[in-house]
Amino acid sequence: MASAKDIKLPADHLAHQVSRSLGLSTSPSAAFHSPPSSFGAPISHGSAISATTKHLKPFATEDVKILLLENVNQTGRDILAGQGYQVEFLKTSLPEDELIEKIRDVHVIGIRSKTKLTARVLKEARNLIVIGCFCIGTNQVDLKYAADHGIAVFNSPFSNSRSVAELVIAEIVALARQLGDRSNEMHNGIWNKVSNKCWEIRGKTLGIIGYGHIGSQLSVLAEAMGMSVIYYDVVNLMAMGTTRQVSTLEDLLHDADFVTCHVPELPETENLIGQQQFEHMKTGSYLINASRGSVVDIPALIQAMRSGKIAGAALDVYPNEPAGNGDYFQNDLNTWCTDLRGLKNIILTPHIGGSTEEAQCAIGIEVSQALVKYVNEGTTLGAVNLPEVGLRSLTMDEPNHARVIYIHQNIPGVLRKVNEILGDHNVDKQMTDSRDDVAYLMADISDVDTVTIKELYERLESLSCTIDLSSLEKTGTLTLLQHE
Ligand SMILES: NC(=O)C1=CN([C@@H]2O[C@H](COP(=O)(O)OP(=O)(O)OC[C@H]3O[C@@H](n4cnc5c(N)ncnc54)[C@H](O)[C@@H]3O)[C@@H](O)[C@H]2O)C=CC1
Ligand SMILES: O=C(O)C(=O)COP(=O)(O)O
Repeated sequence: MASAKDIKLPADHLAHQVSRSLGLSTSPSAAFHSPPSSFGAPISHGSAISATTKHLKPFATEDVKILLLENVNQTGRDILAGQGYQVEFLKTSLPEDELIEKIRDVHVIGIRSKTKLTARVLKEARNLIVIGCFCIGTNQVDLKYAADHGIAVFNSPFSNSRSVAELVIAEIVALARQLGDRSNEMHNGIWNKVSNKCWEIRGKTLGIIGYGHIGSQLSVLAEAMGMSVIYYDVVNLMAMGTTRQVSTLEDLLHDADFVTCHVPELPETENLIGQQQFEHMKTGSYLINASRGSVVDIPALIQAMRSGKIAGAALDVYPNEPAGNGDYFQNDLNTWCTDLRGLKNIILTPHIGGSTEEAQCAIGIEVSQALVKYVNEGTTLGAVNLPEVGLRSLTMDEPNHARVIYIHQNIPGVLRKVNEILGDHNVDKQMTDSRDDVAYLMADISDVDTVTIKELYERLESLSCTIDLSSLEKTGTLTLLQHE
């Protein structure tokens, strides 16, 4: 589990420990007066009990180290700092080598869409127990590697959906009226009053690819403005209003005046819109992409716009994006940048679909609260890569309780072995669930003292389904949480 080698455990307290002793890591707390030295490199974090909330809080929360990248909103920073965690905040993402240096030390990392947490990076993250994606997309994280190593991942599934939908509405109108070009001309002192190929959007057909949170929200707004809406999705979904699902992408491309992409980054969505798809689109139609840069083949788009097939486009996302504000968007980033910038009626925005005060505020709160619940209580509700397990918080009315969290390979026989050990104690409540190869067990045990806890820990740690710390292979992860 997450070993915080340099964390000091207060000598005379019941500590909640995060221990990576089983080779993996995860979650917060194990209760011991002091960590036996044989526990590999356990980290303690924990504080006793919050008298105000009456909920258990790990003490020494100040031992928990959090790295927040990419300008995570103040609301999130405040919630995490309010817990007493050590929070380091950076406005930008980091180059991979710097990221690896920093991630070695932290128990929690908060990122947005830019930071790539690949297996290579996560392999170095020996103390990491949880990742917070302060955004919707989680494609930037190797979710499977994280799950296999007991690292939970949380995101904010819909806090910025409305912001993206509103931006797309603005872009539909702006493209139909060539607003970008007219505005640029005026900035250059040129008066160019034209109506040629400028349109109302009323009565036009909007084709939405990916009818999830954003796509469906967008359809409501578009219908309210008099558009007729069709959508294509790989699953059958309930149509909002009078929208209509079409059975193939080609059907959508044939019929739509405006095509907009709202799919996740997946192998199947890479270059979902390329040369062939542009050929299926109506002459004079428009393309919008505010999903991920991999979804549209940009050289093919440039070609389609130069040929007049596509009358305008709006792009918010790109295969390679600069690390921070002020960085250049030019050919050393993507070879076609100059060509793209030279086109007429193309709106280029710097990945701002979800960048509104409302969305960032809500995301900051939602994700940091999930992180706190996970770090302090082991609750995985809302996790995108682990089974969702949660028991109500332990309270001060339940002294001498311990919470056991055990993340293990989903193989036959593990539960029997774990319950043989737990069965010697009074198990108040227990919940377990699995997701693919990984299973997550949470149990609250009453009437335990610190000696029992230590013994429990050792017995669970020695189970064969747990993995040797040094091997860092697939593992079981154990956490115990207790209050006085
Ligand atoms: N530009 C920005 O700032 C933002 C971009 N995004 C991006 O937008 C994406 C979509 O967001 P949500 O609507 O919240 O996701 P969602 O998960 O609610 O919906 C995605 C939909 O796409 C469908 N889908 C998946 N593969 C498909 C395929 N091959 N063809 C057609 N449909 C397919 C899914 O079935 C689902 O209904 C996110 O994954 C993220 O990458 C999200 C927020 C902000
Ligand atoms: O929420 C998402 O998936 C987004 O693409 C927004 O990303 P951002 O938080 O602006 O880096």
